[in-house]
Amino acid sequence: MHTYRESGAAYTSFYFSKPLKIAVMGGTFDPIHYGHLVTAEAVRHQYDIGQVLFVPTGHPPHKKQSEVTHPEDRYLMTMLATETNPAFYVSRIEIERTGFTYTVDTIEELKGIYPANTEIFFITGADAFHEILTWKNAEHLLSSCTFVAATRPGYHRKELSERVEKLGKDFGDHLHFLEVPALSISSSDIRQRVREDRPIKYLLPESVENYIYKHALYGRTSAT
Ligand SMILES: Nc1ncnc2c1ncn2[C@@H]1O[C@H](COP(=O)(O)OP(=O)(O)OP(=O)(O)O)[C@@H](O)[C@H]1O
Ligand SMILES: O=C(O)c1ccc[n+]([C@@H]2O[C@H](COP(=O)([O-])O)[C@@H](O)[C@H]2O)c1
Repeated sequence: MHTYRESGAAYTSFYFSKPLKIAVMGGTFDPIHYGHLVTAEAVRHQYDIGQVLFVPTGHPPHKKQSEVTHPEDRYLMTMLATETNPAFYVSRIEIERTGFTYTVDTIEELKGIYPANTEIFFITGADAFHEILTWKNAEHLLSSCTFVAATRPGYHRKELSERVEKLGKDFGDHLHFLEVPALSISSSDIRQRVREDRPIKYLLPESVENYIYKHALYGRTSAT
């Protein structure tokens, strides 16, 4: 299903007169919610991005695999959530990789798939951006693509913009700060709500909500 929206490999056979800009929205997406979608759309619009590639994590080094929902479920929920936006695509690049999955490897792999003149943006929310220097080969990663640090409720806007400015001095001007619509939504809160039989409606697309209950992902088969 939806194979037409999987990754960007098809682009290798086309000639682009104008350089392509793609944005990578990496995440555990357990589950994907409107905070992710609103952020990705804000970045797409702000930087005139042709394609936003959602990349569900495979086996991220910072999370216990037993505590994360199966990658195929997270992938399918991401497909469902993005299907109404023609600029949104989903990639299996990380869930098919064996071993730990690191962003630096994902960016390198994507550079091999897309035309050489493609500009790659990587989207992070404030929490992820604050941790970025702990990521594998962070210095190389920060110079190998354009980073967008998006605001997120619970994280100081000023602190984030100052951090972007400071890292920008060290790693060049391809780091951006972007204010996005503030949605106080998190995957962990959604999981907790399902466990406690509280509503998740309007926090995420209905198709994803239905998938969660149908597959009893967080312990329940229906909302009461
Ligand atoms: N509401 C939000 N607004 C802006 N960015 C967000 C929001 N939720 C998540 N993000 C960003 O999306 C990316 C993927 O996030 P992730 O899949 O871990 O979701 P999460 O809601 O943070 O999950 P959890 O609550 O389990 O930690 C990260 O860069 C994160 O900062
Ligand atoms: O490459 C790394 O070392 C690394 C360490 C932590 C997080 N990341 C990436 O950051 C993105 C957001 O992660 P998370 O845990 O907030 O869903 C996701 O694409 C992860 O693969 C990457």
